[in-house]
Amino acid sequence: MKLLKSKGQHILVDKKYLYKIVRYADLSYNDVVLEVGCGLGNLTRLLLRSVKKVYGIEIDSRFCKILREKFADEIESGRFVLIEGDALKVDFPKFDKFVANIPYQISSPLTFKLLKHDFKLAVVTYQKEFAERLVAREGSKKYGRLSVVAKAYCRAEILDIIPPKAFRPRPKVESAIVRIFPEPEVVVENKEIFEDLVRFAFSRRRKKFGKIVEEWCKERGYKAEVPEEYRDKRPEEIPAKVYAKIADEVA
Ligand SMILES: C[S@@+](CC[C@H](N)C(=O)[O-])C[C@H]1O[C@@H](n2cnc3c(N)ncnc32)[C@H](O)[C@@H]1O
Repeated sequence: MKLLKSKGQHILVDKKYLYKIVRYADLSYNDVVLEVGCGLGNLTRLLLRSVKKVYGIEIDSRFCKILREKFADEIESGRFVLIEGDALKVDFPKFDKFVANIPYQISSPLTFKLLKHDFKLAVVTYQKEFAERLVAREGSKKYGRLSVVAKAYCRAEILDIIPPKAFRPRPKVESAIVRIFPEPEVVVENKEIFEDLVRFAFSRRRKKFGKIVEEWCKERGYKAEVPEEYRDKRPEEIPAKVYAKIADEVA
């Protein structure tokens, strides 16, 4: 079968990492797991050994056919429910834990879709670069819009790096296993205004934060004060809690 790069079809074949992903998810039998991108079912099989129910979403009908054959008994008993479709378009079922080795090209929209759901824990394999941006803190080279916005929804940590040789075919990049807790690091009253400010600031990276907020307020008809210590800093030096405070001030 020809695997499609455009659909991120890199199969994780090194069992060591599959076991790690499952271990990090701290599964108990009563958990209901959602897996996006089941592929050939390597991770699905381990999940089905650990929990009472797994929902899988897979876009490729060729994989779906194989999955239906491989897991015929689990489908029959209702322990595995396969949803054929695009994870960005189909409604997510109710689940406790999200465990997936996702297609990297949909990392951002899929993560924000996930974060709008109610769940206990997620263990997700991302491209390492994306994972580093997701968990980055102010002052770090990787800190940007994604890092700030994510902190209004969750706490995330990188647990392991997976080398390209663990996959077939090998991707060009390293991957990272990330654990996500749905506990916001910063509390934001109005996420829409917060995200607008963050977007506005990071599209003016070379300007000072004081000027950026002044411009933003002028364009939107808001009033806000930037604390003195942050006025001369650049967007990538501003902690998420400062973005949150300014957004809440105008909300
Ligand atoms: C990185 S592979 C992971 C395969 C397998 N779970 C593993 O651990 O090796 C990503 C999988 O996501 C599927 N996929 C790609 N885009 C998708 C989408 N929008 N919705 C659902 N599945 C998608 C691909 O067909 C592929 O099976």
